[in-house]
Amino acid sequence: MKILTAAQTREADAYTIAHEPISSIDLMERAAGALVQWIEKEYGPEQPWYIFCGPGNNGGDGLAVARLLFQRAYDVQVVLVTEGQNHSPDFQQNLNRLPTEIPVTRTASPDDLPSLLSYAMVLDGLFGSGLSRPLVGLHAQAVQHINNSAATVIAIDLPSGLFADAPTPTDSAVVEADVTLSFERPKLAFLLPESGSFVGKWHVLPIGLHPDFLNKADSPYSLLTPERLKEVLKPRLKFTHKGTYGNALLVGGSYGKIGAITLAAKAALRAGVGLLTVQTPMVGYSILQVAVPEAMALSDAHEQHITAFPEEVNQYQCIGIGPGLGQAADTALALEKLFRQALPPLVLDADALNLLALDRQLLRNLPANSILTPHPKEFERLASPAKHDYHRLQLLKDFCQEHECYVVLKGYHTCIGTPTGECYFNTTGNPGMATGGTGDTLTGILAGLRAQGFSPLDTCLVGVYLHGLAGDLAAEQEGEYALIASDVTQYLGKAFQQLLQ
Ligand SMILES: NC(=O)C1=CN([C@@H]2O[C@H](COP(=O)(O)OP(=O)(O)OC[C@H]3O[C@@H](n4cnc5c(N)ncnc54)[C@H](O)[C@@H]3O)[C@@H](O)[C@H]2O)[C@@H](O)CC1
Ligand SMILES: [K+]
Repeated sequence: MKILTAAQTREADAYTIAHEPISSIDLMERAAGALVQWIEKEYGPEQPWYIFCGPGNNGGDGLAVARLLFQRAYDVQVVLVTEGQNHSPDFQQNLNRLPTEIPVTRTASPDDLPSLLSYAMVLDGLFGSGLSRPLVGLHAQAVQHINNSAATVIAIDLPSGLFADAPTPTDSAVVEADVTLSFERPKLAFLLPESGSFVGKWHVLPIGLHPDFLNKADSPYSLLTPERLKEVLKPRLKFTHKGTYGNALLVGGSYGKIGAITLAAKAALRAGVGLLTVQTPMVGYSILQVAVPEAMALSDAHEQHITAFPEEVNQYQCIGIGPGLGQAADTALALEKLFRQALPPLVLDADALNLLALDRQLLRNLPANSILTPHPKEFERLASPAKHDYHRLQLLKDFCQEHECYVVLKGYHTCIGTPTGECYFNTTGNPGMATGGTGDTLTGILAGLRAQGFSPLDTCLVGVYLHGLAGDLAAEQEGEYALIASDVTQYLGKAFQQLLQ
């Protein structure tokens, strides 16, 4: 699902109005209808609803919702914060249509703002995708008033004051929403940590924008949906054997960090790889044989860290390197030697990335189509420090293009960058997964899938989605606090089943 900019959303609205028998005011009515349908499903008419409206079409949506909720016997009041501003035509029409029984507060100063009880509901229709500058003055005071209350806040389209697809200036007041109901597509701002925290839980409400425009819209950003993955992940076929599903090699672990490579190994197996070999330093050999009997173990000559890769690397369909690897000088040399050979596909994580960051020549020799799985700090060591989230996205696109690689930038909405400059945002996963070891399981899953012959892009899309989904299924049982990386691996089977259904 493509993510559109605010400008593209406006074009989509205009295109729909031009190509369908629907007027702008009727499209607004459709949007309001979708909002009311969602509200009716979630909230009964018991609480008082305060509907804050700004001067544009976001406010127009708010007014239309006020009328529709009133018709359904909800207790609604409208708070207009439009002093001295021109109303958009559709706003004005909805203001004219507002039943006279609905109380309307026209805010001229902060003193006019109604007090909001803790059980009140606030619908934020101050500003939407038409926001063009920071919110200050009375608008900012209205936003602070909402934020200072304990009321439940539902934002229409996006929280007022938040820029949809550019950094929000720090001097702009922004509504802190509990829920955001976005039309047709989520905004890029929802998916990035600095802005996403204002959005609360977000839902996308389809309002029938023209599919031709949506399909043709040019955007580097997409949301990862299960529909796309169902085309890629197929049931296993009859008459296949372990040779059909690839042979993966995992290399990593060091004294005190054999657990990391063990977690990766278990996850690779649960991702369905046919055969798995794991190379650890000597200290890991017995541990691995006991902990993961399904894997074949290789021992490095060194007791505590990796100093060489196996000779015959081309017998493997993928090599995953990094979990628990450490950054010893001879490990770096081994990596450098490895990169001088023709290699099967690579998945690089953790200290393999840190070693790349320390040696720019090594990074320049990175084999094309490698998959890298950094968290933001590791990524910044590889690329350069980011000034803000949007800058980091640009760095991600540039890095993937320059090094012809796939980068899985880990986070709440993990973002997969491709050599052709696309970015795919994941929607599965939860804060319970923010603990040590879950990255190692992801490396194992990716190496396991890549060895089975999935393309690097499909490996990233399927692997990242399944990893998060397994975490979500695990959290349903264990809760987020108690969730550990092994739980993710344990629920991987259920995640596969859900995706294959
Ligand atoms: N037909 C359509 O175009 C549809 C639009 N929809 C709604 O319309 C919204 C977009 O409407 P608009 O484009 O009218 O934009 P907004 O309602 O977001 O606001 C635009 C107005 O606010 C003013 N403004 C912008 N930034 C300001 C600031 N910082 N301080 C004070 N005033 C500021 C502008 O001058 C303009 O008057 C969407 O977010 C959505 O809620 C929906 O009804 C779906 C259909
Ligand atoms: K809003």
